[in-house]
Amino acid sequence: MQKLDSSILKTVITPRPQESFKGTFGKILLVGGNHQFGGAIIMASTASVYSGTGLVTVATDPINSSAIHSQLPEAMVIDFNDTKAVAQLTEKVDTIVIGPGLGEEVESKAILENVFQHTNEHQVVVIDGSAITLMARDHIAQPKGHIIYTPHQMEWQRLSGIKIADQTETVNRKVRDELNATVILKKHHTEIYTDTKVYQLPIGSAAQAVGGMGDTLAGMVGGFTAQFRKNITNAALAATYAHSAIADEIAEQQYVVLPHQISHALPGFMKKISLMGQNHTIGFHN
Ligand SMILES: NC(=O)C1=CN([C@@H]2O[C@H](COP(=O)(O)OP(=O)(O)OC[C@H]3O[C@@H](n4cnc5c(N)ncnc54)[C@H](O)[C@@H]3O)[C@@H](O)[C@H]2O)[C@@H](O)CC1
Ligand SMILES: Nc1ncnc2c1ncn2[C@@H]1O[C@H](COP(=O)(O)OP(=O)(O)O)[C@@H](O)[C@H]1O
Ligand SMILES: [Mg+2]
Repeated sequence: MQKLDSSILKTVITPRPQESFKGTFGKILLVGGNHQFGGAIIMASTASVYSGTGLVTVATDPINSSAIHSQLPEAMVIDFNDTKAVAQLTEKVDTIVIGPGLGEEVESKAILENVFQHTNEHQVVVIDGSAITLMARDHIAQPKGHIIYTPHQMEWQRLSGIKIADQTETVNRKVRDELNATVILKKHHTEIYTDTKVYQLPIGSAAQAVGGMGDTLAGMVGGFTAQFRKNITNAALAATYAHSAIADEIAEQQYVVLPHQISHALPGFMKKISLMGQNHTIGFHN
């Protein structure tokens, strides 16, 4: 297992081309947020908008619409039960993030199946939270696309069948190979299983043990893969590194880090990194 280091950031986060418009920076659809877990999809969408995704749409329970509009006017909103609208949009975007706060109800499963039926091999599909649990529980087949799973250890146990105590590099890798997907196995010192390598995240802390922290990571992985499409694996690695690097900076002054604070710090952090790649002298540790 290789340690992931900060050099991944400047490999991925480079200055934006001036000859560009919002379409240059990707389109994303985030699916989740039932009547109970609206906060999860708000946190994921916030991470995606603040990552710099060109166009962000949220498919969610309509009960969350006004909260999303008031918190995040940059995002568009559709009803996740509108099968046709969700199917049409799924086909059009670069990246789909599904699962934060989706829930495990009958309607959650129908929404998941509708989305999975309409993805294609050119898209990135980030599968998180309830979507992983539903796939495992109901034996739902993996959709088409470049698949990135973002399970915590219990979600990985459900999906892979490997008990948490037995989740070693060798067995995790074997299941990753069967899935042919990227797996971001979240824990203290998260592990990332790609098609060729296994990385360990050497940063991050218990200040991040707060509900919504993973929803935020899913939104960032979505935002980075929609925007930095040259190398999808590197984009996912950079998102994972940036998530904890920002958290570590905040944790120097705070006992706990709130997930939305990571999102709000993202534009400033990304600016700093993009200047670094141009040999400017700035202070950044790690
Ligand atoms: N504000 C919100 O709306 C929030 C919504 N959430 C959503 O709630 C749904 C359920 O997700 P949960 O993860 O809460 O529940 P889960 O039931 O999927 O997982 C929690 C269980 O896993 C166990 N576990 C073992 N190792 C773990 C690890 N390393 N990290 C986390 N749990 C571990 C816990 O002890 C617990 O029994 C998801 O859709 C999620 O996105 C959560 O993100 C919390 C915040
Ligand atoms: N003790 C810890 N040290 C480092 N990172 C942690 C710690 N606890 C949680 N995290 C990080 O917080 C996130 C938690 O994800 P998840 O359990 O899916 O949260 P949620 O579903 O509530 O959003 C992961 O990125 C995980 O690595
Ligand atoms: Mg989660």
